[in-house]
Amino acid sequence: MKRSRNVLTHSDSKNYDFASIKDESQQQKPHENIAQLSTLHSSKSTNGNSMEQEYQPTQPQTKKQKVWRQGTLHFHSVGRTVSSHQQPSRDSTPCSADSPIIINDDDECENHVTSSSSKTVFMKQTQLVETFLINDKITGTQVKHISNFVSPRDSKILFNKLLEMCKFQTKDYNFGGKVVTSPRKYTFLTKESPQFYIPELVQLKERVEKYTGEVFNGVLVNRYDNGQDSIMWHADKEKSLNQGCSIVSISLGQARDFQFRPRKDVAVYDQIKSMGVLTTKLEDGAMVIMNDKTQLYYEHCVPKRKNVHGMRINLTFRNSKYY
Ligand SMILES: O=C(O)CCC(=O)C(=O)O
Ligand SMILES: [Fe+2]
Repeated sequence: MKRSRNVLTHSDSKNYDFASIKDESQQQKPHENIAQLSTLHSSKSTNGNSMEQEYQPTQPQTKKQKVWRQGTLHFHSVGRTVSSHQQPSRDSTPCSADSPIIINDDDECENHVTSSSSKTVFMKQTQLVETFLINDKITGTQVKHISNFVSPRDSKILFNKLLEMCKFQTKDYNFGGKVVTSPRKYTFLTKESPQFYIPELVQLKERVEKYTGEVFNGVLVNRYDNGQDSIMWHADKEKSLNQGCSIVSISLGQARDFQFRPRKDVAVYDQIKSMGVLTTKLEDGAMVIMNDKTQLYYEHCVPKRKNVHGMRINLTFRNSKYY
């Protein structure tokens, strides 16, 4: 089987470390700004509801940003591309080094138009690169990663709006007879929640829906204040979720490791266990699409990390029977 660094199939070796690939987003360092802001927020209020230290995006919509976006293409040039003006294929084949996926997302064009006369000059295509994290033919599991789905500027704006407007809480649950408090804060937004209609969130949901061709009626917002916050190994297999739907994750702020491993309780475990633990890094603006099979055969987590200090907000778009 043909293998590339960005492709992981069930037969790939253990502890595949996606983060070891050159990370050009470090050059831009949007995370540092958010991380600093996040530290301020987290030390100031328990629910992060503060306007005083709101981050003001300073990055202009200049050529520089465009160059940086193009830089991500280089970073992912070992991936697979989807050609211009196409929705990504719903039945994508395994990616390979000679066929990277590049998606031109025209949605953002208008955001970068500075005046009507310069429209054609500034009209640009935002190129998104889609990479398989898991493409498992045995179970039909597909997990795709798209970097920079949300621009650094839009990420900061939404990050601040969510911090300001959401009421984050922890949850106590029973773990082996002991009451344990969730090591992160979260809120679940449905169409009954005013925050569901934050304009930037509505726009993001629409973009996610357009990209995936699916609809989502709820969004779980997880807030990880620093590297001590985490989510343990789990699969999102709630009965309330509509079957056949993907779960789409969007990362804002501090980059965090994200891990997958095959579930031990499935009949095909012996056939997929060689994957071991897959570790990838979810950067600011990244999207991960987990198809429906993912939750049936794999589990995932965000592990604690000692040297991580900034705040991350993660959105998972879901489709529930009850909303
Ligand atoms: O924070 C993340 O990236 C994952 C969140 C998650 O797995 C969940 O909310 O079920
Ligand atoms: Fe999850």
